[in-house]
Amino acid sequence: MDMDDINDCVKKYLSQSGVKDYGGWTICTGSATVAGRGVVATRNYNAGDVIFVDVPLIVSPRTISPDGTGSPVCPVCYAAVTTPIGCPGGCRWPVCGRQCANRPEHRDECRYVRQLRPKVTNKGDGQTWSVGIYNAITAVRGLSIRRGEFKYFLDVLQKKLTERPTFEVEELKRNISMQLDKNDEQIMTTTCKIMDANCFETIVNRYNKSISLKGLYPVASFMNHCCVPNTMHNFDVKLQMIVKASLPIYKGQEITTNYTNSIWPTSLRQHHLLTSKQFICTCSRCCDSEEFGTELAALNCIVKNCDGRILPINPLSKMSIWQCKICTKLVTSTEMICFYKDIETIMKSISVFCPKSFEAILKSFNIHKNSPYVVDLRLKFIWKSKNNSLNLEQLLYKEKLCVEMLDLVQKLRLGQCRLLGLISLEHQKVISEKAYRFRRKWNTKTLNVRLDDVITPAEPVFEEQIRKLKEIYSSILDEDANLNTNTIQ
Ligand SMILES: C[S@@+](CC[C@H](N)C(=O)[O-])C[C@H]1O[C@@H](n2cnc3c(N)ncnc32)[C@H](O)[C@@H]1O
Repeated sequence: MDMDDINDCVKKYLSQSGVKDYGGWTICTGSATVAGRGVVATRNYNAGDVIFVDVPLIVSPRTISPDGTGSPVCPVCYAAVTTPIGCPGGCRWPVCGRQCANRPEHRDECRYVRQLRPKVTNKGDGQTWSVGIYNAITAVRGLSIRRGEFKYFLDVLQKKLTERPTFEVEELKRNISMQLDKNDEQIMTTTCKIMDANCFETIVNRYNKSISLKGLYPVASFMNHCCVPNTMHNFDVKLQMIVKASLPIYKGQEITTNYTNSIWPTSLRQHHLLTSKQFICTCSRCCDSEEFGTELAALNCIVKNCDGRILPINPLSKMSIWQCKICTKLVTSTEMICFYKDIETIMKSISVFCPKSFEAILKSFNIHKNSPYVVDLRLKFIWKSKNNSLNLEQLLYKEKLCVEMLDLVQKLRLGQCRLLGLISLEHQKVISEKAYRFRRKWNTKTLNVRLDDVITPAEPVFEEQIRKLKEIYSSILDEDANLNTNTIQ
C-alpha cells in the first residue's frame, strides 16, 4: 500500500471539503512507534496548537437494541426523536419531520432504502419505522462513499478482524423484501468493519441534549492509541473534529489519541481496548502498576491495620497476582474481580450525593479515593450538582473534588486535555459562587456557619483564581460546539 497515495487522498479530501490543510503531519509506517500505520508530526507543536481539522466521511446514529429499547435519533439532523414515525419518503428511518425527509443529503439514501422495499413489523401500535433498517444507516452510507470520488478510503482504512457477518447487514436483510445486491452487501459489511475499527464518539448538542453519534474521520482513523496521548479533540458545529496538541510534540514524534477513558484504571482500559479494538496497549502507563503514582487500580489492603495498597504484579496480565506494597499480602485476580464488583455495587447504590455519608462509606468499606468507580462518582458530582443549590459544606466539598481531580489529571500526564478544561470550568464556577456568597455575607441554611468563618478569602484571591482557570478552560474548549455556553460565566 503506497503511503504517498494515502496522504494525497486524505489531503485532497480535506481541501475539497473546505478545511485548511494544517500540513504539519504525515501518515506513515515505520516511524509510527506503536502499530502499523500512524500519524507522525513533521514539525514541532506546543500544547494547545491545532494540528489538523478533520471532516467526517460518515456520521451515523448509534445502533439500538433490536427489540426497540433505546431512543432513535433523526438520521438527518440527529435530534432525539421522542415519537418516531417512518420517513414519508419511504425509507422507514425515523426522521423527525418533512423538512429533514426532504433534505438533499437524505435523498439518495432514502431512494436506495425505499427500493429495497422495507418491511415494517407493525405490532399494532401504528409503528411506521423499523429498528432493523435504522441500524443499517452506517452500512447504507458506505455505499455513497463507494460511489464517490473517495472510494479509495474503503480499501485502505483498517477493518475490524472478524469472520462473523455484521449484525447491521444481517438485520437489514431480514427487514427488506428485496434481495440485497451481493456487491452492495459486501461494501456495507466492509463499511461496518471500518467503522468498528476506526470510529470516534461524536457528540452533538441538540436542543440542549447531548447526542452520542459515531463518526468516521480519515486522518484520525490513522491515529494510534496511547494512554498518555499527546492530543485532545473537540467537535465543531459542522461535526468537524479539531485535533490539538495536549502536550508538546516534536518533529518526528507519533501523534496519538486515546481510544478509551483516561481515568479508568489499566485493567478496565485494557479490557475495553481488547474487546473493542482488538489490541493490548503496552504504553508506559499500562506497564506501571502504580499508574504514575495515582494508584488508580489499587484497593486498600484487606489485612487489619495495614495501610498499604494492593496492586497487580503484572498490570498487563488479566491473570496477574496482586500484592500489598507494605505487608506483601497476595491476592488472586479472581478475588480482585470480586472486590471490584463489590465496590461497583456499593457505588451504584449511592444515589444522593452527600459528602459526609460518601466519605463515611469509603471509610467503612476501606475504599480508597482513587479506586475504580469512586473516581466516576466524584466526577458525577462535579458534573451534575448545581452550585446555587448546594449548601456550604457541599460547595466546599465540590471545590475540594475539583482540586483533587485536577491533580489526578496532572499526575496522569494528560496535559491540556478536555477533562482538564471541563474540570477547570466547573472549578471556576464553584469559586464564582463562593465569591458571590462571600460578597453577600451568605449564611448557609443548613449549617450554622458563615462563609468567612470557614475560609479566609480576599476578593483579589478569588479574582486571580477565576482568571487563571478561565485561561485554562477557554484555550482548551474554545471551538467546542457541544458545551452549553450559557453555563460559562
Ligand atoms: C484507528 S486504527 C489506527 C491506525 C492503524 N494503525 C492503521 O494502520 O490503520 C486502530 C487500530 O490500530 C492498532 N493500534 C492502535 N493503537 C495501538 C497500540 N497502542 N498498540 C497496538 N495496536 C494499536 C490496532 O490494530 C487498532 O485496532
